[in-house]
Amino acid sequence: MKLPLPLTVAGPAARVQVPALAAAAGLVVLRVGVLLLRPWPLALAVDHALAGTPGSWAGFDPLTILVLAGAATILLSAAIGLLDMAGLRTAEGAAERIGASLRATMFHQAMTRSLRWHDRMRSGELVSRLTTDVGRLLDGVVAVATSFLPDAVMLLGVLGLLFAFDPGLAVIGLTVVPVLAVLAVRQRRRIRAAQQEARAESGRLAGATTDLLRNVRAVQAFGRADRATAVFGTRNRAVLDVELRAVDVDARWTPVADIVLAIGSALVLVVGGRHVLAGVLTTGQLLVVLAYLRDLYSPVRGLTRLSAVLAKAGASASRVREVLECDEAVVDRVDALPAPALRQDVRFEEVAFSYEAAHPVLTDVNLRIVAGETVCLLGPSGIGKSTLLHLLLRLYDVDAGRILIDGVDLRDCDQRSLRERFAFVPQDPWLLDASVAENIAFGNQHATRAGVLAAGRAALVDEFVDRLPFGYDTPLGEGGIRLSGGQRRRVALARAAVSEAPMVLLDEPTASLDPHSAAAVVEAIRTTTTNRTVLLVTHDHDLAAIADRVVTLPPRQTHQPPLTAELQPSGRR
Ligand SMILES: Nc1ncnc2c1ncn2[C@@H]1O[C@H](COP(=O)(O)OP(=O)(O)OP(=O)(O)O)[C@@H](O)[C@H]1O
Repeated sequence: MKLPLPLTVAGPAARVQVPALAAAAGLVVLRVGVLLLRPWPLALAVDHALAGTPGSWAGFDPLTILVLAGAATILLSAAIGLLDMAGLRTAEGAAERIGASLRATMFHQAMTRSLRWHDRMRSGELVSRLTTDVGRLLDGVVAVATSFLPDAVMLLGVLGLLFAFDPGLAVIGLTVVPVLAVLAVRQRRRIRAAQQEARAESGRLAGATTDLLRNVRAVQAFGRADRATAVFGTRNRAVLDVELRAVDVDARWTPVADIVLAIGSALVLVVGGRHVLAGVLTTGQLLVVLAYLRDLYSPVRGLTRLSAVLAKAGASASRVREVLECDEAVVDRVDALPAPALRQDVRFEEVAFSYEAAHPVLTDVNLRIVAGETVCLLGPSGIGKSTLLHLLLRLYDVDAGRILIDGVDLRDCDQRSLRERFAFVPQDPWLLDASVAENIAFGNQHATRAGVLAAGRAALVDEFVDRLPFGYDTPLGEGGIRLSGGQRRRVALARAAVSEAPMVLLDEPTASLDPHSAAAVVEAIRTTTTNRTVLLVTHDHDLAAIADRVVTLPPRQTHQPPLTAELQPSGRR
């Protein structure tokens, strides 16, 4: 049998929670058993205390029977309520644990997917899948645990009792069930389609919102708050429209189900009433049949509602599955070896790469950097300088050619050890919402406090850190917002300084800095890169002067020529 999609997707995370889910289902089944006893006190009161033959039940007088029936009603209702609470609490608790485990797996998956995938998937969209979609998927898991089995048991129990009690009335009451089943299947398809559309639109809203919030400074600086609000408004309205349509599809179902079920009850009332008038059935027995019928319809309605919840959860489950099953990652070979220590050289051989198939960025790139050498890459904007650094870090795999470190292809190296060979200072310093010290320590997982402070000194972080309220322990805010551009760069350089990597990759470390800050950063680079191999991307000729060799990437022609042009070496710093 094919499991519903939400269960398939939650499956691996749900495995350890199976006992808890089974316990929840058991509690709810028990509740169903008690529920089946509920009509009997009423029948007892009607048939033995109010009408017919008072005092005929176990020798009790009518008042005692009424009190006993009342007490039984209270006890049964209390037991139903308590079992309900225990079942729901167990199921919801298990679902929350499944949710936490699913989110953790999805997050790890996202952290290890290739950047090509991240280039397509907006971060807001991913957050929406991690939070809202996981939540909706869990609604489906809870509904199956607390609804499917109990409703099925209840349905079979009530059916058995009804047939034992009055087969004729049972058949009449059941005629509406197939009609309802056909309608429910049609409804399920509609709900699923509406929910898929709604979830996709919500994901787009989350993506646009994250983008706008992240760029709030640009929005305000350009006086574009109205435009940003309008962009948000368009997306927001689109979500509202599809959500309203989805609500409409869902809500329209309730009266349809109620009317079909009421027709069943009305038929039984008319036919059963005639049986009572003819003296074939007592009034109490007719009430029991009607109560059972209501109890029969409750699981029928429950199962059709479950189908709707599963349809909603299914729309979210496919979005969660897309993340969980994505295999777009830069993967290690089974026989991958630790990356060499970089004692000889790094070589790019006939390297070709493109982010998008039709737009080659690099073709036939050849470059050799000897260990201990500082090489500066110059070239027009957009020519592919940063891309070369990304390829060296193996953030992307080359499309053709190869990159070698001490003669070993990067693709034969284990990624973790490979990345330990490089200290990367990106164009945008990528600071975390953490303290200065924690941001520096990010560069080396074994960094000690003393090592962090020494790196801060080398990268001239000391020059400004004393002015921060808690020195090295000052939180920097999202993206390091509490620091100036030059200060952020120096923290990023301190990361490279604390790292023990033999090669430093610097991507425009002095871009957009004033002459004083740029000079400070150049000084910090000199100190932090001593005795290391350096590949430096810059447009800054002062910074280029510290290199042993400058390599210029020529402007791209229709067919890009190989990267071989090398300018005259400048003096060693
Ligand atoms: N993630 C990406 N997806 C698609 N195209 C990209 C991506 N990153 C860069 N590109 C494209 O690749 C080309 C090379 O970009 P890259 O950042 O390597 O240039 P660069 O030489 O470092 O430029 P700059 O000097 O302006 O920093 C550019 O044309 C850019 O549009």
